[in-house]
Amino acid sequence: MPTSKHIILAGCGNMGYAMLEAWISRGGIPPRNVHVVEPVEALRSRAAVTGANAYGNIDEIDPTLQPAIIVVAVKPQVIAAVLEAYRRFASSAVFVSLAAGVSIETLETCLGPCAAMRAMPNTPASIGQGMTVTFANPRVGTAQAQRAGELLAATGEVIAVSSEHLVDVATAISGSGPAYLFHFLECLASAGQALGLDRETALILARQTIRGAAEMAATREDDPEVLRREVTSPNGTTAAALEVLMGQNALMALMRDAAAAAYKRAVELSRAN
Ligand SMILES: NC(=O)C1=CN([C@@H]2O[C@H](COP(=O)(O)OP(=O)(O)OC[C@H]3O[C@@H](n4cnc5c(N)ncnc54)[C@H](O)[C@@H]3O)[C@@H](O)[C@H]2O)C=CC1
Ligand SMILES: O=C(O)[C@@H]1CCC=N1
Repeated sequence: MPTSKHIILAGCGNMGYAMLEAWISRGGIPPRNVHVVEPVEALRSRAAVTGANAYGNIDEIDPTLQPAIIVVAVKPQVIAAVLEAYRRFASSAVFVSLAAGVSIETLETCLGPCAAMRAMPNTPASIGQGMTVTFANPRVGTAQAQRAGELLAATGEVIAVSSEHLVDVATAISGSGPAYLFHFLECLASAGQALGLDRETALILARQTIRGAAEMAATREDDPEVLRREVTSPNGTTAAALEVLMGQNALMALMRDAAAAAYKRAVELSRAN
């Protein structure tokens, strides 16, 4: 039997659509091989614009379709109810769940014994700059892992971890991380406004600063501390600001508390779902 090239994407909200965009625009995945299931009509139409097949319900898909990969991008709170209708694919497809805090054990409880992977992506996936962390159960075969890995690689970097709880840690760092950066952008722009810039100019300055600094951090191999020191003249302006941010480890402590709260929530979700 030829290997199926078909992919089902269950859920095409923020994260599902980010993945879909990357697969089609950067991953060389023919849209006709992607089958999106999304109950919200507006989101379904958005998905259909990419050329992918779009359905409101899994039962609308050709019953003879044998997908190789099923990417599950629905909220953790509904995943158990949603997966009920996907049990029929459990013996042949590999399931890749993006749901925060939903364990492999829960996926297997919903689907029965199956090849199951957790993947924790982030929204920069939509522009091919994502970070995805994966963990697979032993039923995922080498070829399945490779195909799923290729699919995820279309969205950016992919790292496999050897212990499942590290997916929850990754959720708190890279999964939620873009929101931390967007909030930092809001804060920096707001500080500019407080000092007299108009909002538009403050946002331009903050956005391009974050973009340039992120690009430098990504392209130079130096430790971030080296990059920070290059900006910091002795007794200068940066030193004055860093005394506020780094005094008593202020930002470090805040960031650790924030990430710990996200991790705790992932663990709570894993107990609730
Ligand atoms: N948004 C993010 O940055 C990230 C989200 N995730 C995970 O991705 C998953 C989706 O999150 P978002 O995209 O943010 O949520 P979302 O609410 O934007 O998307 C979920 C989509 O699932 C759809 N849906 C509901 N029932 C369905 C069904 N029976 N069949 C197919 N689709 C159905 C909803 O209509 C909705 O469009 C969550 O489990 C989340 O933990 C993971 C990493 C990052
Ligand atoms: O906020 C959430 O629960 C999801 C998981 C990581 C990013 N968004």
